Amino acid sequence: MANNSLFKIEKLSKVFEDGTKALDDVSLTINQHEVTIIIGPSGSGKSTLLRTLNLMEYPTEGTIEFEGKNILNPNYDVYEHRKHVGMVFQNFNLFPHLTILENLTLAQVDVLKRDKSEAISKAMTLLEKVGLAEKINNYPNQLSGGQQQRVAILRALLMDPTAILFDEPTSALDPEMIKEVLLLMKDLIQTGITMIIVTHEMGFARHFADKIVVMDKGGKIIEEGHPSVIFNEPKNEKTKQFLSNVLTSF
Ligand SMILES: Nc1ncnc2c1ncn2[C@@H]1O[C@H](COP(=O)(O)OP(=O)(O)OP(=O)(O)O)[C@@H](O)[C@H]1O
Repeated sequence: MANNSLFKIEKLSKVFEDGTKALDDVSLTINQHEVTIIIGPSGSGKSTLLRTLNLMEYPTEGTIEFEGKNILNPNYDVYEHRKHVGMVFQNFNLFPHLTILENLTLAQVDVLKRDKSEAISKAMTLLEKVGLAEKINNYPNQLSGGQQQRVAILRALLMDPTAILFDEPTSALDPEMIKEVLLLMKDLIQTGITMIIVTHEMGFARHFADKIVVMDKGGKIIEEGHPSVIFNEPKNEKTKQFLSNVLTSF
């Protein structure tokens, strides 16, 4: 495809009010229908970069285009943008006072203006697929972390987004829960939705990424490329060090 870029990020920097530089001159193209996985040591700016893509953070310098539009323009509709770019958080962020079904229908009805019956039917179809249909009247704290995260992923998916951002979606989970969430994410890949994922799950990154982006301290991208290159023949010394640390840490 000639031009299949979804996000075009150029020369992005972010300095927080306390002077911390979280992003330093980051340029990156994120292609449609691809899985882009951002890896790197703690504090290297991975979450900050992800959060700029749905405008939860604003960079101090640089440009971000989404579908060719400048999303940093003060007139750009952030609310509309977030309909197209969903987010899955480390701590699930389900509404604790709403049932699972209500969590899955609220935004469909309020934001997308779907009929309630259609919203319920779409939610039920997905819940059945992931084996959680019997939980519809439960509250989030009555589900395991892995179940909550799967519901959170379905909630993002039910908005029919163009892209979903995942911010360390398995980091808060016990090991046996991680697999069920990764399996659902693997299923999503088959749908062709654009996914941008910050994760420490190197096995998942190696197998399912179309592109790996490696960040390092100071908020710089030090290397990017196909996992076969990044994992087998990384060029940057710091990428080598990072991978040897994480791959031999257990
Ligand atoms: N709101 C904030 N105010 C000040 N500094 C911040 C803020 N948010 C993040 N930082 C700092 O910015 C840097 C990048 O943080 P970020 O969370 O993006 O890194 P990360 O690579 O996602 O880390 P981790 O893997 O530990 O989640 C860190 O030094 C962090 O302490």
